[in-house]
Amino acid sequence: MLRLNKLTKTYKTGDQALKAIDLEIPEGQVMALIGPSGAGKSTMIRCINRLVEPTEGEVWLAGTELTHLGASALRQARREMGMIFQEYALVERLTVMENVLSGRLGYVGFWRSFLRRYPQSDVDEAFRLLDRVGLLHMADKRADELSGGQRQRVGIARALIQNPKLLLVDEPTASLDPKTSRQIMRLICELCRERGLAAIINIHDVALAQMFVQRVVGLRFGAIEFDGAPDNLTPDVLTTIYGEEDWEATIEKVEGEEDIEAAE
Ligand SMILES: Nc1ncnc2c1ncn2[C@@H]1O[C@H](COP(=O)(O)OP(=O)(O)OP(=O)(O)O)[C@@H](O)[C@H]1O
Repeated sequence: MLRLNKLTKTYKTGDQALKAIDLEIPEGQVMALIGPSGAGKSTMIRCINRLVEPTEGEVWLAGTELTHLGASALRQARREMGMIFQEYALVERLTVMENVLSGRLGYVGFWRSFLRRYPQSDVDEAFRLLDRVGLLHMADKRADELSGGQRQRVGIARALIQNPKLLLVDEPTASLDPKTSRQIMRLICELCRERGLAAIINIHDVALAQMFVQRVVGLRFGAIEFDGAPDNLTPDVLTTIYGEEDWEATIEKVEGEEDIEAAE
């Protein structure tokens, strides 16, 4: 579904953010990307949809190689990739509904969306998605009236209305409290399962990643240090990814969180 071949990014400053990354993600797989600050996680996510231009290497998405596409072909390819950001990136003065519908921009064209003339089928789908993410009753609220968790739900609905094959998720829980973080991660993972979507989730919270995903990839200095099931993230492995730390505490936290989940 997604394949990275020797994906490399060297910034103008000389920072080697990605060093010839090889990675394959099959259809429907949800993968968490972990690693210390500066490891290259955001760069990887942004090189996949070319918000950052890779220096070398290839990005294959469902049979199309993306790094050499011209502007119009790239716009079309980007429809296949839903993006969910940490900072929600909503248009503050627009309503929840309008923000969700803006996810159709790649399909309906700028003027039609500017004039807010979306096809009825898009409006129907937006209502369905708002219902699914638990925000139907807030469709007419302005984005700037929402809480962090609600804003993230709008971001999720907006990414899904694009009908993507792949979700690129950059630190979805970084500004949320622990309980809301769990709810948002659970929602993203459930929706991926329901829709057979693949996802890459850049996430700082290792315990949260372990709770919800099937596969974890650990980056360090722009290279893959670990690629496997969450259960195999032992303290030794975490030390190779992050350096020396007391990882027992992190792993215990996962067990503790599961107890909380069960009690909820
Ligand atoms: N626009 C840029 N110009 C120059 N160097 C950059 C730029 N963006 C990132 N870098 C460098 O590339 C490396 C990887 O950064 P990146 O933001 O991808 O890491 P990250 O793992 O996402 O970190 P964090 O978890 O802190 O967001 C770092 O050394 C960083 O300083």
